[in-house]
Amino acid sequence: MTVPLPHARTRIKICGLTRETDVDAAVEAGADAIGFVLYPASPRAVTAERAAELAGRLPPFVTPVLLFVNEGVPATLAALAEVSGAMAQFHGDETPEQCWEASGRGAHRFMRAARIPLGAAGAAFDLVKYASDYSRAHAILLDAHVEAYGGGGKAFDWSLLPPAVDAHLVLSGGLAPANVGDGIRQLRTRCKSLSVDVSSGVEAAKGLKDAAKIHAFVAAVRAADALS
Ligand SMILES: O=C(O)c1ccccc1NCC(=O)[C@H](O)[C@H](O)COP(=O)(O)O
Repeated sequence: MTVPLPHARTRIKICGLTRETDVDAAVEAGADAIGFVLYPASPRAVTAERAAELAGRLPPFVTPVLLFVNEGVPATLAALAEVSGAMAQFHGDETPEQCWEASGRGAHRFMRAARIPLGAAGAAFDLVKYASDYSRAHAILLDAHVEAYGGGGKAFDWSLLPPAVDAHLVLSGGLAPANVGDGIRQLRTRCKSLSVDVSSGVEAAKGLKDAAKIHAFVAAVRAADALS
């Protein structure tokens, strides 16, 4: 039985940052977490050393998140050791056991990305089972299944999700100021807690964030919270 925690406010992760100016803008706008993509094939990719430099700008209580795609345990642990206090996000094909080992057997909190097929095919995705399989994850990030693993700027059909999931969920995939409020209203009572994550929707170009779009996104989340 899922009992949603009291909905104080929706927490926000801004992902795929590569520049100091964008980290500062996201923090100033009120982001709760900042994502750094350590998947070399991504146009938003940074090295662990660069992520550590950028994360050094974060004030206390803003969480750095390191994003991996099938990186393997040793390289993942080495990257997490570079960035103090970082949370891991596994966005590839990592099994539950691989996620656990790569998190240092719980030394680091981690999110597991569930990549939901677009369109009607999403109905076949068993999120309740997925969340149970990855029960050691601190949260399940719901993203659209796109070619390059993630960062695709596409939304899956939120209505296809089950009425209750016993997990902290992070809604992701194609979010923007125009639709994030609807996502919060549709999903916040179906899980322990709901956070949101955005990349493309706050960009001027891949990896280059737009401060005005970041502020508009945060404002849209706060407006949705005010109505709840
Ligand atoms: O952002 C990327 O380039 C990326 C590449 C490969 C795997 C995951 C990636 N991003 C993961 C994220 O957490 C994104 O924020 C998420 O996919 C949502 O992206 P968007 O739909 O562009 O908002």
